[in-house]
Amino acid sequence: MEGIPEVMKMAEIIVPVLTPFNDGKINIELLKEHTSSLLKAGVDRIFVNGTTGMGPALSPGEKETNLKAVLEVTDKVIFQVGSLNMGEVKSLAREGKELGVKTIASYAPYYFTGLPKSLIVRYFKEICGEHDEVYLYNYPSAVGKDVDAETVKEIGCLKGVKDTNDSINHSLQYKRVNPGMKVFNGADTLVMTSIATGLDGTVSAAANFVPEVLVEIRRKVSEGKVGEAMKLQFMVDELVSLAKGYGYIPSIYVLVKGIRGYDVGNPRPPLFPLGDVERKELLDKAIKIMEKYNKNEA
Ligand SMILES: O=C(O)C(=O)C[C@@H](O)[C@H](O)COP(=O)(O)O
Repeated sequence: MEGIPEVMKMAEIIVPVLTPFNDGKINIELLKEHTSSLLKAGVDRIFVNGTTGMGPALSPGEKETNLKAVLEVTDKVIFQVGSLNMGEVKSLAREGKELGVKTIASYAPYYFTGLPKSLIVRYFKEICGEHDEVYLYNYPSAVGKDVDAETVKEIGCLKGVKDTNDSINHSLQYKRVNPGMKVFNGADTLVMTSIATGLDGTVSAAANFVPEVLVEIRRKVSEGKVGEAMKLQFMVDELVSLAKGYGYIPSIYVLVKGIRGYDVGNPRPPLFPLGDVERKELLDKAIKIMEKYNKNEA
């Protein structure tokens, strides 16, 4: 196995890219501009139609629209295809293959509780039948079920997992039980820890608004400058905690415009955009947090 610094240097920063809407319709140009900006900032791959991208609220056509827009900018894409319609899931998986997408992903069937493990196993095996590189997007608190390391072993065909989990140990179990599998953690608060523990990287919504900071965390960790990496992580933690107070996904649109300086449209109801007063309040507080850390006052 490569030396620890090498493993950390290779850790990927993957962004679950937001979906820019104007008047309820996807603004393709804004999505392309945002994608391009994040790649320039050092993000390694774009996770399309994730949670932050409002994936569960998108039609199959809109999921395709997002994919095609991002493919105009880069092929470094993970195409999330999950939905509660197996036919649509398989059709999107085939579409991804036809468009040359290297990796697709899916969350488990959500909302329906009490599903036997055999049904979850079958769901992912059916997707694997349509594409040769399928990742699990494991998000127990949103999906209502945990597709754990042993279940992934039983599924047998998954090549990676994005585990949105506050427990880094939960993510590490995928590595223990399924050697060779790519494992990423999806919690914004575990960017540094994910890289430092030898996971394959992070999938962080915060990469939409502070991509350079996440790239810097990776650099500091790989150079052994843990204290400096920790400070940057704490700044991200405070920004994320602040944003969650206003509604995380709608706040991300405001933070991208306020911090990165370009428009990314709005979220689509029922994720209602922030009002003018909230937008100003959020941005004022976010700038103060960043200034505090940049002046080393933290
Ligand atoms: O948006 C996506 O697809 C992600 O990976 C990140 C996502 O798992 C989400 O930001 C996690 O938020 P919480 O930790 O559940 O607040």
